[in-house]
Amino acid sequence: MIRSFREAAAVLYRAERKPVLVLALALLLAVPVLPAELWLVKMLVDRIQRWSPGEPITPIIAAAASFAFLLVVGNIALGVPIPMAQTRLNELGTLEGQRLLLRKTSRLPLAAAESPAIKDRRERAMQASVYDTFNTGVEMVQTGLRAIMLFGLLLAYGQWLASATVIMSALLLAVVSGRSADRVEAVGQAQAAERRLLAYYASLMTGREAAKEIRLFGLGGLLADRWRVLYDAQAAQTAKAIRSSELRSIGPELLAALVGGLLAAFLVLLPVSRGLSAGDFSILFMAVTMLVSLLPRLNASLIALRRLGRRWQDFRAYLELDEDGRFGTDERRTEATQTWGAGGERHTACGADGIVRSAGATSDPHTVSVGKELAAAAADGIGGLQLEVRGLRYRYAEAGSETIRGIDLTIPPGCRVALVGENGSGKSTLVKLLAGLYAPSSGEIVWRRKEARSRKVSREVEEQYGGSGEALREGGRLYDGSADNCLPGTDADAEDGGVVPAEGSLAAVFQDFAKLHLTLRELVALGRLSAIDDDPVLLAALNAAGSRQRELDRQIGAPFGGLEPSGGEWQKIVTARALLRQADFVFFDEPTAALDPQAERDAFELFMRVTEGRSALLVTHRLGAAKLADTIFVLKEGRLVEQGSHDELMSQGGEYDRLFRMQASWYE
Ligand SMILES: Nc1ncnc2c1ncn2[C@@H]1O[C@H](COP(=O)(O)OP(=O)(O)OP(=O)(O)O)[C@@H](O)[C@H]1O
Repeated sequence: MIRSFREAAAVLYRAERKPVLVLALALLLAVPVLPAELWLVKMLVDRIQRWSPGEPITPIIAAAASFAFLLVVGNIALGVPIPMAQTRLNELGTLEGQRLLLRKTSRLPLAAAESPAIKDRRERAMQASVYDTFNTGVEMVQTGLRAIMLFGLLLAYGQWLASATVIMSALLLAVVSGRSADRVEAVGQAQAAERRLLAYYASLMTGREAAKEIRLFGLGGLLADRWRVLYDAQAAQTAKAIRSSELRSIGPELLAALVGGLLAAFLVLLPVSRGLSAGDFSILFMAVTMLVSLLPRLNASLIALRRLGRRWQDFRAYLELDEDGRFGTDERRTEATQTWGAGGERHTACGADGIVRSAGATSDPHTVSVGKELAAAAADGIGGLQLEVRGLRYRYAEAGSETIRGIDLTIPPGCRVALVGENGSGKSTLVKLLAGLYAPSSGEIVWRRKEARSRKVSREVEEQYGGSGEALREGGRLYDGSADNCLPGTDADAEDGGVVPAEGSLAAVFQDFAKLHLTLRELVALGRLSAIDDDPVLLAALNAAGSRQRELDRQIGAPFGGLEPSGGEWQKIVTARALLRQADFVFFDEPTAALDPQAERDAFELFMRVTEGRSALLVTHRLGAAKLADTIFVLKEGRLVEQGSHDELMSQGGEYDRLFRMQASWYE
C-alpha cells in the first residue's frame, strides 16, 4: 500500500513537480489548523462565559477575529490551491498512466502481446489510477494526523476511556469493511476477461473491420444482445458483492454511531462532575464528535488505498513484463536462443538434400544490443547477413502441439529463398521466428555478418528507382552480387567474420500488414525515419514498389477523411516501406496476395531485382514465382521436407512436385 502510494507519487512528480508539492503541502498544512481552531473556540467560549456587563469586550473580539482569520486561512489560503492541484494531477495521472501502458504494450514481445492472459493482465492494470492512488494516500495521511491530534486532545483531558472506546469501534469497522471491500475488488479483478469481451463486442459494432459482415449477415442485433447479457451479468455480480459488503458493515457502523452518541451524552455530565469550564466542554464535545465522523472517513481512505494498492500491483506487474522481443516472457522459452554472432566457420548452404550441415569451428555467438550495429553497418555498407537455424522448435502457448518441429537451415548472404507449403504448414510462424518476433521454444537462430563480394548497383535497379539510385544508396546497399553461393551443394564464403546485424538490418512485408492511417510520407518513412523529409528518396521507393501514389502529404485512410488505397495499393505502399529500409535481409510473407496478375508479375520481377545481392525469404503460394528463387524450401507440418532448385525438386517427385503439378493443372 505504501509502496503503491510512493510509486504513484513518483510518477506524478516526474511528470510535473509543482502540483504534487502544492497538494501535499496544502493538505498537510491544513492539519494544525484543526487543533488551533478548537483551541480558539475554547478561548472564545471561556471569555464569553467570564465576561460581565461593563467589562471591555476587546478580548472577546480578538478571539473571534483570530478564529475568523483561521477559518479564512483554512478555507481560502489552503482550500483554493487544493482543487486546482487535484484537477491538474488528475489530468497528469490519466495521461501518464495511459502513456506507460501504451508504451509498454508496444514493447512487449509479439507472442506476449498476442497472449489472452497478458491481455487480461493489461485489462486489470488499466483499472489502476495514478492520481487516485496518490490523492487517497495524501488524504489518508491528513485524516490520520488529524485523528491523532484529536486523540491527543482527549488524552490531555484524561479521557482514556473515551479514546479507547472510539478506537475499538473504529478498528472493528475497519476489519469488517476492509474484508468486504476486498471481496468486491476480487469480483472486479475476476471480471477482466469479460470486460475485454465487452470491449471487443463494442469495437466490432463500431469498428470498420467487421462492418461489412455485420450488415450483410445482420449480426448487429446478435452482438448487441450478447453485449447486453454480458453487461447485465457483470453488473449483477458487482451489485451482489456490494450488497453483501454493505450488509456486513451495518453492524459495525451502528456500533460506531452508538459509541459516538453515548460519548457525547457522557460528556454532557463532565462539566458537572469535573468542574470543567464551558470552553473545555466545547473543545471536548467537538473533539469527540469530530473523531466519530473522522474515523469512518479514515477507514474509507484506508480501504480505498488498499483497493488502489491492489490495482497498482497489477499495473506494476504489467509494466515489469519482460520487454525483450527475442526472448519473450514465456517460461518455456528459457532454453531458446536467438543470437547474433561473428562469422568464422565453413558451411554448406542451400543444399539440394535439405537440412544444413555445419562443419569447422564455430566461434561463440554473442548476443548484442539492437540499434548501434545498424548504424555501423549502414555507415560502412559492408557485408551481408547469413542466417543459420538449428533445431528450431516452436509451440504457441495455447496450442496442443508444436507448430515448428525441428528445423535446420542456412541462408547465406545474397541468397534468395522461397518458402512454400500448404496452408497451416507453419510458413508465417517460421518467418516471425526468423524475424525475431517470436522467441523459439528451443533451438537456435544465428545471424552472422559476412564479407560482401560485389557491391555495385545494377543499371536496372538504378533505372527502376527513377534515377535516384544515389539517394537510395545512402544508408543502404543495392548491388548486383551473384547468387552463386546459393547453388545447391556449393560452399559459401568462409572465414569472413564481421560486425553483427541489428534491428534495422531486417525488413519485412507481412501478409497481414497493419493499415496505418498516417500520411503517405509517414507510411513510407517508417522504413527509415531519417528519410522522412527526403522527398526524392520516398518517391523513389514508391516508384520501385510500383505504386503510383505521389502526394506524400496526403492522409491515407477513409476514417480520417483521407485517401483509401485498394488492397493492392496498400501492399505497394508497405513494400515501398520495406525497400526504403535497405535491409540486408528481407522477408516477404505472401506480399502479392492482393495484387492483380500484371501487378503480381511486376512485383515478383521487382522482388528479384531489388533483392539482388542480398538475402531474402519469400513466402508464396504461387509456385511459378517460387521458381525464380535461388533455392526453394518446402515446409510440411512444421518440418522442412525438401530443399533445392525448382528443377531439382521437380525431379525428386516429392511434395513440391505434387504441389506444383496441382497448381499447374489449373492452367492447362
Ligand atoms: N497465435 C496462434 N496461436 C495458436 N496457433 C496458431 C497461432 N497462429 C497460428 N497458429 C497455428 O499454427 C499453424 C501454422 O500457422 P501459420 O500461419 O504459420 O501457417 P502458414 O503456413 O503461414 O499458413 P497459410 O499458408 O495459411 O498462411 C496453424 O495450424 C495455425 O492454426
